[in-house]
This record gives sequence, C-alpha cells and structure tokens, in this order.
Amino acid sequence: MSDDEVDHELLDLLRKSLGLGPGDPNAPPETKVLQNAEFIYDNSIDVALDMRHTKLAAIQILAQMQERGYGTRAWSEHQLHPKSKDESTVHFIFTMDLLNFSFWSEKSGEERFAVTYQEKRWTGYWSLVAALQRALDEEIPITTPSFWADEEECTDEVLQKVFRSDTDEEIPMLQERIKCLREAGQIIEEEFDSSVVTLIEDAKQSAAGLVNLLAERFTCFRDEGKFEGKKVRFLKRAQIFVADLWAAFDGEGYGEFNDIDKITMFADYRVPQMLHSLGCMSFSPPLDSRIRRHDPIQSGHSWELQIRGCSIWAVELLRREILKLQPDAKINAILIDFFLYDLAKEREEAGEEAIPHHRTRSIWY
Ligand SMILES: Nc1nc2c(c(CN[C@H]3C=C[C@H](O)[C@@H]3O)cn2[C@@H]2O[C@H](COP(=O)(O)O)[C@@H](O)[C@H]2O)c(=O)[nH]1
Repeated sequence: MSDDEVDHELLDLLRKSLGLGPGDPNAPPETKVLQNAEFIYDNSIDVALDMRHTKLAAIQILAQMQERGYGTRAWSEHQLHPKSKDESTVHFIFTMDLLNFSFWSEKSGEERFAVTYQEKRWTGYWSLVAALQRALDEEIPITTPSFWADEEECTDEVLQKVFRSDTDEEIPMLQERIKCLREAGQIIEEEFDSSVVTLIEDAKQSAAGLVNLLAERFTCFRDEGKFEGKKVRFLKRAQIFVADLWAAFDGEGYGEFNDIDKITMFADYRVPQMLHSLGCMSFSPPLDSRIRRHDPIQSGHSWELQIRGCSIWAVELLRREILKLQPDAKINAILIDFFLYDLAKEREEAGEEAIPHHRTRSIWY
C-alpha cells in the first residue's frame, strides 16, 4: 500500500473513532499538484531554486506585466488563437490542449516540422494551432469530437493531411496524437453527450474539479509520475486546458471558474528553460551537461520529475514574491506562466536562447 493509501486509511480510521463520516464529499476539489511540487522540491538534489534571483525576477516580471497590461486578454490577441466567445472556441481549445505536446526537433530551423498559414511558417506550439486553423479552412471538422470517433469519416489519411508538414519532417508523435483523438472522441461521445460543454458543466465551475475530471476519465490527460516512491501529479495539459478556457473567455461564460487560482504553472519544456535563464532554477553538473548535450531524459526519470516539480514550485515562489511587492496585483500562476512562455519565445526569436530546453519525448507536454 502506498503512503497515500496508508494516509487515507489512517484518516478514515481516525474519523470513524471520532464518530465522523468518511471524507467530506462536499469538500472543495483539490488537484494536489502544488502540494506534490513542494514535495519534489523538498527532495530534489539535481535541481535547486535560488531565492535571490526569484526576488529579482519578481520585480522584473511585475514591471513588464504591468507595462504590457498583461492579462487574460493577451490570449485572444495572439494571431492564431480563436476570437469568438462561443462553443466553437471551446471545442478548438479542447482539441488544441489534447494535442499540446512534444513539438521539439533536433532538426535545424529550416528542416524542422512547420506549418505555413496566413503567409507565415509556424513551428512548435504554434504549428499545432496553425494546423487546426488550416484544417477548419479546408472544411475538415477537426475540432468535433464525434468526428474523431468515426473512423470511416476520420481516417488516418485525413489526420495525416490535417497535420501535414511544409518540410520533410512530419509532426512528432503523429500516431500518439491520433490515439489521443480517438480515445477522447469515444469518451466524449459515450460519457458527455458528444459535447465538451457537457464535460465543462459537469465540473460545476470548479477549475480543480474539471482538471480532476479530465485526469479521471481520460488516460491521455493523466499526467503523473512516481517520485521517491510517492505518486506525484503534474496534469499539465488538463490544467492548461482550463487556463486557456479561462483566458479565452476572460473568466466569463465557459471560462468562469470559482477557484481558478488553484491552477499551477504548466510543467512543459519551455518555461523551465526561462526559469533557468532568469537564475531562479539551476541544475547539478551531470544534469546541466546532459541538457546542454541535448541528450534525452527518459519520461518519468527522477531528473525529469525534479525539473517539472521544481518549475511548478518556482512559479509559486515568484507568485508569492510578486504579491509581496503588490498585494492587489491581479496576477496568478497562470498569467505568470503564460508571460514566461511568451517571453521565452521572444528570446528564442531574438536568438538569445541560453541553455537548451530538456529533451523528454512524451505525450504529457
Ligand atoms: N508552460 C507553458 N507551456 C506552454 C504554453 C504554450 C502556449 N500557450 C499560449 C497560451 C497562452 C500563452 O500566452 C501562449 O501564447 C505551449 N506550451 C508548451 O510549450 C511547449 C512548446 O514549446 P515550443 O515548441 O517552443 O512552441 C510544449 O510543451 C507546449 O505544451 C504556455 O503558455 N505555458
């Protein structure tokens, strides 16, 4: 029995001896991601956080976010993100965050997977968004769950066309992406009346509840690992789905949640790189040289879990420092994360990439 199960067992015994019922079913949902991240941070030896740089970075980030008026509206201002505040955007975001993983390539800029759309070549995350927009323009209902489940209509060939590349390199993990679509299409059809809106409504405006629902019902959202013998949850794509909804709808309608601040940073491969560049996070010599050599790190390896867990905790520390500077700042982990991702892309664009991002191939991020 794992520590977690022993804790529950003891807790229930204690409750019974005090004449209390089992866990309060009305207790607000928790994802445990932040708690797990702190556990990883407290037990990491290959990744360290630096408070001096974190305090300095908090000053810089707060100033830049205020200067840019950085808030949820920045989400819709991106050229490729959908703008309409309706169900089609809900389905677009769900499709996008179902597939929002592993775009990195060892090929050079010109040869790596890319999608040309609106006269621009898009790579990385934006290549996915461009591919979805291109498919919709070509009348392929790629954001409709019932389409994904219908293998007559939605053949592998159609999906290959949706994700076709404008270079010789195809999109990484195409087969895994097809599998995610098929699984999700079937579950939404069978359990949520073929509608993502029903899925959102089932969470009753709880961000944590929606994250837990996704992790529970869809294996392709169940992003967790085992660190020092304890189950740890990252739930990156489940969390970024909720965050994208919240941002796209400005916290209203389908994006209205009563506990949105329970969402943490999204443990991907881009923001950890930015946290390192800011001096907030550093790696042990063996891990540092492995990353600089572009050598792969196995999904689930302790090094990978330390990078992901410490990144989540680093953004929590940044959030706390920012609120010390400005207690009424309308800033949460989501906006800090979005800002750091966009900043990382700006620096990459300007050729200022410092340390490479770590190379783990997985469907989780
Ligand atoms: N933590 C975090 N990870 C993010 C994003 C985004 C894009 N979010 C948009 C929505 C609001 C923001 O303003 C962004 O415009 C993608 N990713 C992850 O990065 C990786 C792709 O990297 P590259 O290959 O270089 O594009 C991949 O794991 C992908 O899942 C984010 O925001 N936060």
